[in-house]
Amino acid sequence: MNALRVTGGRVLRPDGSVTGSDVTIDRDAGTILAVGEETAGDEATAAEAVPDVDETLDAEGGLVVPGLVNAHTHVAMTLLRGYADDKELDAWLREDIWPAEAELTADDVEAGAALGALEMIRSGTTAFADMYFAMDRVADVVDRAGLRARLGHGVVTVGKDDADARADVKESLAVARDLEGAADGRIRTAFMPHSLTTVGEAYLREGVAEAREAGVPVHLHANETAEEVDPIVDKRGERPVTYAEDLDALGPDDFFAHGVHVDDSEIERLADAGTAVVHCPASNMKLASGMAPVQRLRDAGVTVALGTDGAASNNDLDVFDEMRDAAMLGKLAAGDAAAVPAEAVVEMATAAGAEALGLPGGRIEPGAAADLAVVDLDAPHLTPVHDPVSHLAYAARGSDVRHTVCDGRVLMRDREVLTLDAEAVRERAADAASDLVERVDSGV
Ligand SMILES: CSC[C@H]1O[C@@H](n2cnc3c(O)ncnc32)[C@H](O)[C@@H]1O
Ligand SMILES: [Zn+2]
Repeated sequence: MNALRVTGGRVLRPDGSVTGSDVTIDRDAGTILAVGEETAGDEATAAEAVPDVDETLDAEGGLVVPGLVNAHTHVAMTLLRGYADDKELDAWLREDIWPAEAELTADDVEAGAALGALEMIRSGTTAFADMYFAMDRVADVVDRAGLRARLGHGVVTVGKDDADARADVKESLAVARDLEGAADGRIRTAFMPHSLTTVGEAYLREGVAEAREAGVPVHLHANETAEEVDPIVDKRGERPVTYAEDLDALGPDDFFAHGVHVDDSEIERLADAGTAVVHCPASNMKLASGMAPVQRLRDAGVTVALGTDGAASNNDLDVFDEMRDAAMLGKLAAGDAAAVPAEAVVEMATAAGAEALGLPGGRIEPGAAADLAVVDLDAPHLTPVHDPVSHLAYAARGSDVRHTVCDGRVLMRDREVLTLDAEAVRERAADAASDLVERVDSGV
């Protein structure tokens, strides 16, 4: 057996408790063999389960946590970080982002995705969901970087003639079929219409029906702004979640980004259907979209995960920031300081994220996927440690991550990313971004 042991750290367990235990990993299987003396098999002790350890990771003074899950992003948008700020969603997309994206090449997407992957590994994220273009290139990056992902080509049909709109739907379904199970099974896919207002009804119906046949979930932006909800209500006499249900897009494997403007009946429908919501607090604040009712969603039994959204509306891919923002905004939205507490946001960023995406991970226990991060707890801003879970939610930053492991493979050791050449990735992305802006500007 090829074993890796994470030694000397404290471990965040699925019940929220913290124990001082080594974590032993079967690198071939990509799973956790033992946490302390607890094993998945019949062996009496971890020593019996793992006779020899081939590699160790020093977690002394650190907290071993499940790899974080960024459940909604557009990872290649790192190229547009800081390109257009301080606008609301519709104007931001139409005036700045979509014109820039029209000039994006597949090489650009690959460069931006590699930069995003680097940023995520450095901040302890091991799995993400991505909706964008040139997804074969994003998949190559996921494979090289060693991450896990649920990927989909984003469909927009507004402004397109029927042939182009149909081709876009077909592209999303083809990508979902072709990339399913890639990167040794670490890549799963979804049909990803952009939203209920940017994709026409006939295309949504056909695409969802084919997604069901192919057995892939549906992921879309939903109920993000009031301006997006109102036309659906005016035109159809029903709210977006009911429309999604009517389209057969409200299933137990489906997951919606945002869910800001949902009323009580929609919350109930989401809970009944088992459809997850990915809360993106930083993006919702920056675009002034509104405050999602996270406490009410969770109280109703909806699985709520966390996402950064793209780096152009955040402006980073650090899920630690998202935990803090979700807790703070959740309290403000509920008018209750006890709402969305620390343990809730940690669960949203880990187990709930993995559940929403239908990916392994999110728990440190024998038999679970070996996706984890070691967070240093000895920095000044993390001293003293009254409660490690409080620190994860409120005080830690992505830069506090010392090691990142996904599928039993060490992606970052002692803050050095092993699967990507950090400087080459950064330089290529910076060059791609400046060339892109030149092309956009010269076209105006
Ligand atoms: C069709 S690929 C995905 C598409 O979504 C755009 N996008 C980025 N952030 C948001 C957001 O918060 N709401 C809606 N759409 C968003 C992205 O720029 C791509 O065009
Ligand atoms: Zn988005």
